[in-house]
Amino acid sequence: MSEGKKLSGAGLRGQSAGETALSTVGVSGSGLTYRGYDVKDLGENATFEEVAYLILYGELPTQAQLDAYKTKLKGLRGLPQALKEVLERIPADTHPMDVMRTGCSMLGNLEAEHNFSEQSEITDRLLAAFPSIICYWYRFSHDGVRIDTETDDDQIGAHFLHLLHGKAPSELHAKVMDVSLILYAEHEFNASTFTARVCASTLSDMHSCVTGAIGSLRGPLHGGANEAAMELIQDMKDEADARDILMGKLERKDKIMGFGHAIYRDSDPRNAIIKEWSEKLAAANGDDRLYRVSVACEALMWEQKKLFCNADFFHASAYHYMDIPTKLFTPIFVCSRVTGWAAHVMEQRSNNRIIRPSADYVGVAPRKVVPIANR
Ligand SMILES: CC(=O)SCCNC(=O)CCNC(=O)[C@H](O)C(C)(C)COP(=O)(O)OP(=O)(O)OC[C@H]1O[C@@H](n2cnc3c(N)ncnc32)[C@H](O)[C@@H]1OP(=O)(O)O
Ligand SMILES: O=C([O-])CC(=O)C(=O)O
Repeated sequence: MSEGKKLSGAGLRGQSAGETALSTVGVSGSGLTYRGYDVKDLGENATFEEVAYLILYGELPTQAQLDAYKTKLKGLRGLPQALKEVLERIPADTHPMDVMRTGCSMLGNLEAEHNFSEQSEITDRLLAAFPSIICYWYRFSHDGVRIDTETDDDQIGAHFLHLLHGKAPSELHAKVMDVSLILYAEHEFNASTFTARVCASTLSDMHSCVTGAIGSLRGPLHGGANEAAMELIQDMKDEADARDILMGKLERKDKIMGFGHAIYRDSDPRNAIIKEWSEKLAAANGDDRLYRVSVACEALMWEQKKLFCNADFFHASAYHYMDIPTKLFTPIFVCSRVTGWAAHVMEQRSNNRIIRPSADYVGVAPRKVVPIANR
């Protein structure tokens, strides 16, 4: 790994805002580790449920622990009737991240965290329920069907695809979803996680912390970039067209979504992994246009700006090849990152001081109120 970027202070860049034992970004290994394990190693040798267990409970599970954890999560996929009724009232043209936010908040009304001793139970429930929440709303609002969210799929990724498409996914699609969830699970003090920690530092409840984090993840500078990347590449006809479109955008000084990173300097280790899976999906799909234009974008951005693809860019083509509607891309990120958010909330709670930085005042000098009649 190269050394971290030299960063100026805006956006709190380069300043340590606390300690964590959960992950390192841009420090060792390929550049991303979860509790000491390289994300590449985890992507090749573990499943998302094992990684979620690692992040939330501190160690990789034994086979018996994993079996029990998966059985538990499977048993938590059903949604309360009151939540289904709320989801049914949300219009089809709502952004799905708003559905996630409302779904999380509503679950907090129905199954509130009364005491921090319930934090792990609440987390496992959210982890199991998020795919059900988004797919129940999507299928009701778009297809008019009330789906049964309690599938027997062994893994969360396959369960999501099953609910979305009404049939069990192929082995390849189930595998790619699983790897994707591993890649998105945790990332130190990113904006949404920091939101969750700030909320936790007031001793607020888990649902509030996660609801706030969803709001932060929604923006195109953070999780929303995978959707924005899809919008960028979807109409590119071929490599030459990709270059022309991007050159035009660079000349207009547009931001190119899916490129650059606040911490990584010359690559995001998650990119190589999801890129490889996107290539495999393209081959299986028989139409590699989206993969090829994505590769052309990657080359041009490096050549012109020394900017590299972050985790989001090749996720766009990968998700598209699995027939996932673009507007559901960022909610999948939530289904994974809830593990990191919750682990950070627990870590914050275990050694808490309210997060309250100072500001440099740049407003007008002290002055007197002029009575309203004289203004
Ligand atoms: C999972 C995730 O959340 S990963 C991030 C997803 N977000 C995106 O893909 C959105 C596009 N990328 C960006 O907006 C930025 O790269 C961010 C938000 C990720 C990081 O922001 P910063 O830390 O401020 O970026 P950084 O300091 O590297 O910027 C350096 C310069 O490169 C430019 N730059 C950075 N990324 C891009 C980009 N994607 N397109 C065009 N220019 C860019 C910046 O505007 C800046 O130029 P300036 O000095 O003339 O203002
Ligand atoms: O770390 C960041 O700033 C954004 C990011 O890549 C993530 O949250 O996965």
